[in-house]
Amino acid sequence: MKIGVIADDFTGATDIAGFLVAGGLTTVQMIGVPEADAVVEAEAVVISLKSRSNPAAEAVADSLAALDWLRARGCGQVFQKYCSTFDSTAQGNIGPVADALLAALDAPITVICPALPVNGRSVYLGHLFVGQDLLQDSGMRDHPITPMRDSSLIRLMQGQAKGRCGLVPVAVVEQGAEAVRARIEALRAEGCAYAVLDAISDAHLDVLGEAVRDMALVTGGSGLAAGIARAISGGARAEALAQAAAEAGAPLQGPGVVISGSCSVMTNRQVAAYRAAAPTRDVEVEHCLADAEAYGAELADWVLAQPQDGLAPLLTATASPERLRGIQAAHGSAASEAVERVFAVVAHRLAEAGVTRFIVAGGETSGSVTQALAVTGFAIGPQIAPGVPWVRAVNRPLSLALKSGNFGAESFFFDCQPGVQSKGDGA
Ligand SMILES: Nc1ncnc2c1ncn2[C@@H]1O[C@H](COP(=O)(O)OP(=O)(O)O)[C@@H](O)[C@H]1O
Ligand SMILES: O=C(O)[C@@H](O)C(=O)COP(=O)(O)O
Repeated sequence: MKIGVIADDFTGATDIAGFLVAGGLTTVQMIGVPEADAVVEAEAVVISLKSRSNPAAEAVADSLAALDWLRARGCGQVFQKYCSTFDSTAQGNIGPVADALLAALDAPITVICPALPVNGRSVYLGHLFVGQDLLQDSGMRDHPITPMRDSSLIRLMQGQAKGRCGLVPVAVVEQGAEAVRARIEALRAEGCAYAVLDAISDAHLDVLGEAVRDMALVTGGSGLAAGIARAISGGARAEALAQAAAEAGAPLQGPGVVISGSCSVMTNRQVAAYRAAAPTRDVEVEHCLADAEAYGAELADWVLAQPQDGLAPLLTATASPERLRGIQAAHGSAASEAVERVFAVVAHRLAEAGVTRFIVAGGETSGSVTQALAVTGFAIGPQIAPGVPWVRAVNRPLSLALKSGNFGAESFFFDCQPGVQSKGDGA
């Protein structure tokens, strides 16, 4: 195995798995740390954890268990995958996990690179941008669980991790892989354990991928993974792998459902566009808090009662920032947990009733749904949008599209169902 990825949520894991395939590496995604005797044949293995919002000690323990599994298989490089918007709670666990992985691997330094230019995430002089906005001015400042109010990766990392953090600025990246390696080595000599990598284009990611392909530990988003995969594969088999993915992971036929638990700016737009065309039911937080089991059963029955021949029905808890603020003032974090519990009940019941396609918006939401479906791993399929491939469960006939909150175009839920007519189309 060339690369072993430890991903802190499920959409993040499918995101990086899709980019590794696109970069030319055979890739398998596993749900949780696999059994010790699990046999997995691939150049890259992605272990999906649900640790992003967990206390640091738990995230560290889960990540070290994943590391043990990967190392037992002779994994060449370990990749700590976190969000391209560096999602972390106030007590942030990205730093503690990186500290623990560095120590366990006995590595002197690693890199911090959340850049994903194809989806508008760029790092310039150590500051993370989302589109034209600094992270702290983007929709991420209102995230229900991990609001991001600082854009300086150096400050964020030094706030969370034990090690000092330096910068490889874009001017060095522009000089090529050798200059990047020299700068990282200089930072190590100065006593830094972390080097933030600037990147504002795919060309920068190719330079960085070449520069860090032999490091024991790297950390970041799927952009860096794509750069490393291209550096390793030389891009030679990318087309053949894309073809294989299209065959192995293409969505199954059968009834589908859309489950939206993300409150991101883009998901709000996607839900607004889709609800105008497809059967839609709003998920009420008060009912989630009152009785998740009974309410989940009611919502599942509603989905099953919708026509099967049009656009898949939508269940949505997606809220605007203003509504979310009101809900959180009234119920705190219990609200988000209750919504996740209800979606887990819904997903379990729908799969038992024969639903085969689950289109899910939101990382935590995708984690709850996937765990409720008792999936052990995924074959990676074709990309619906950058960072969102179809994936097919290896142990059950189920197809999933796990969409990160901010990914996909406004038409994303339609893009998952090409050729299906909406209720107003006279179908
Ligand atoms: N109306 C709501 N009120 C409170 N919490 C909500 C509501 N809708 C969704 N949530 C919660 O917000 C969180 C969204 O996180 P996530 O699913 O990771 O989305 P994203 O990918 O946008 O980060 C989930 O825990 C979800 O249960
Ligand atoms: O890197 C990214 O942006 C995504 O892969 C990701 O981590 C998704 O997280 P959510 O936005 O919470 O779905």
